[in-house]
Amino acid sequence: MANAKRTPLIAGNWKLNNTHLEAIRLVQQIAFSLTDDDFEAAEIAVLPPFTSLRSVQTLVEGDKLKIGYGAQDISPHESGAYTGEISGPMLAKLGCSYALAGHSERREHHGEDDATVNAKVKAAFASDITPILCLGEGLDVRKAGNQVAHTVAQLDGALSEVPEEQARRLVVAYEPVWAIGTGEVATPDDAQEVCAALRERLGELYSAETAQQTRILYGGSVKSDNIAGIMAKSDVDGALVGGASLKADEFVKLARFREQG
Ligand SMILES: O=C(CO)COP(=O)(O)O
Repeated sequence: MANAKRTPLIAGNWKLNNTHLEAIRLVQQIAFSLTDDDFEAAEIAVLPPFTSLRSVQTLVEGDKLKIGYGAQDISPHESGAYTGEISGPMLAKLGCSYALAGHSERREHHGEDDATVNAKVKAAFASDITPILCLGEGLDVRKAGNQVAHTVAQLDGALSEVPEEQARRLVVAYEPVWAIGTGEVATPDDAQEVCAALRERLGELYSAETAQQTRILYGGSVKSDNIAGIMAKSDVDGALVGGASLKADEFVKLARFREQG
């Protein structure tokens, strides 16, 4: 079982889905279905598109919902002539607890390299937002057996010059690219291998204490019928869920991973 000292985090990355009206409905369905016990057992969060964040904030604050929320991206810049960007201070004002940094779809479609991801991680910390740092290898790297070296190098790049007092609040998400949206989930052992290696590296970069308290999530085709096996692994502390987070019933089942499997 995942380490009892680390509160599991189940986060739904909605990607490019849902208008703000649809977001209101989905967040209400999820939050009203979950019980206080569910929220004690795990932290549960949604990551809607930017356009829904204000609506989600209003719901969460107005109805005192226990669901967390955050953004799918964050600008490395604080303000200025950066058309289309959304900054850390803007997200902080919207009450965001989290921002994804370095999702593989951003790396692939928007040319984000480790230096950009590093700047985004720093921007999140500067605004007191917890970055969920996404890492993971493509199919060619996996076939060559280089998944550990690849993801550890991504971790090193993303955390360059990030001090330990900030790194202590980091969340890491191991998302093998070949498992994202493909229905091809990594085996629990595959997930454990890389998550354990990432934790070991955090210990080398910082300290054993920081490594032990950092939450490392798995993402890639997580569903209610495969989450229990993945969560049973000692270095997996939660899930970053794409497609299965868009249906309230399924996401609620995922949040209750202890009852699945
Ligand atoms: O990219 C993901 C979450 O960030 C995973 O997406 P899927 O769960 O749809 O495979």
